[in-house]
Amino acid sequence: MSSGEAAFIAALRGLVSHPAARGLADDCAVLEFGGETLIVTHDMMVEGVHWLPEQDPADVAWKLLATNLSDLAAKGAEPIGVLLGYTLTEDNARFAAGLGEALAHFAVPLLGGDTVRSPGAQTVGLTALGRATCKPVPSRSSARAGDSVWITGPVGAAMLGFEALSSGNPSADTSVYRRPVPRLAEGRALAPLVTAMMDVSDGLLLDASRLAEASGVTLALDPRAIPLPADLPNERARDALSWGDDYELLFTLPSGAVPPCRAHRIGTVLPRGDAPLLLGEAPPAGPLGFEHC
Ligand SMILES: Nc1ncnc2c1ncn2[C@@H]1O[C@H](COP(=O)(O)OP(=O)(O)O)[C@@H](O)[C@H]1O
Ligand SMILES: Cc1ncc(C[n+]2csc(CCOP(=O)(O)OP(=O)(O)O)c2C)c(N)n1
Ligand SMILES: [Mg+2]
Repeated sequence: MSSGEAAFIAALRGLVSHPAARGLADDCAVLEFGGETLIVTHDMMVEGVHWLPEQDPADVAWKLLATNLSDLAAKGAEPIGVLLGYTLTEDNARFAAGLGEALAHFAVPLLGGDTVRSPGAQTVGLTALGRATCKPVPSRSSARAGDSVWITGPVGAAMLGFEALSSGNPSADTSVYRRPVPRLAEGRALAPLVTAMMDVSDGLLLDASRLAEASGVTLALDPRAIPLPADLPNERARDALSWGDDYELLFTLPSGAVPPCRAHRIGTVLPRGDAPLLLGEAPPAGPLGFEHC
């Protein structure tokens, strides 16, 4: 098997037959169970890969919970509870304090987990359980030609926050990078209306091309319509589309439908052409987003 995230997940797809797995091509598993529809997701974070070693562990805990809740938001789900996988360090108290703050903020109960010691970089993981609030549960695979493409907010603020933290700029607002806010209310409001929905974690261009591939369509994005942070330098506009860590919701609506929450129309769904994604007139050049390789 070739190395890298995409190749490994492709190999895992050969092991998957349960419909709840959605072919490992969605943000969450969608499990019919006891008359309910459970929404289940698990995301991990690693020191040096997902956060800087000098960051406050309280912010790491917040981000771990928020990024998992963002996957629930993309399915319009209401959180039920979470399980934590934790590697011990020198400062476990700050992590616990930050987790407590985030659990209270999002009103989500901690249900259990596991704790280990490890000789390597700290790794943390979280499983989030949710309940579907509408059926069908939105997927990445139901966008149709003629739909409009929308996003709930700007991309690129986390990149600026990361760069400010890395360069030790004390006056910059780094909160979007350190403490993202999952779009739970927006996801619930949008779920009955969207034709497809996902959250944007790996970069708008990569995640939009994944939605296009899952739906068998081409997404044509208008670069001038994509919302960017007010303080983004012009020359960083292309980087903002592919850096990632944005945690906004990307969704498609039938032509003419209006979203019930703040959102920006950024493009149109076309019948599938040669490429899954157009940025302006052509497929985007350069990196589309973040991948573990
Ligand atoms: N180690 C793994 N085992 C099983 N499924 C996995 C694994 N890694 C990723 N997946 C699945 O592959 C799909 C894509 O994963 P990913 O890109 O991480 O999604 P997301 O950005 O929503 O977290 C998801 O359905 C996820 O559940
Ligand atoms: C220290 C540090 N370096 C680089 C990044 C950039 N980065 C790392 S992972 C990632 C994307 C999200 O991570 P992933 O594990 O792919 O989450 P998933 O898509 O599975 O939710 C980004 C933008 C970062 N967040 N922190
Ligand atoms: Mg993931």
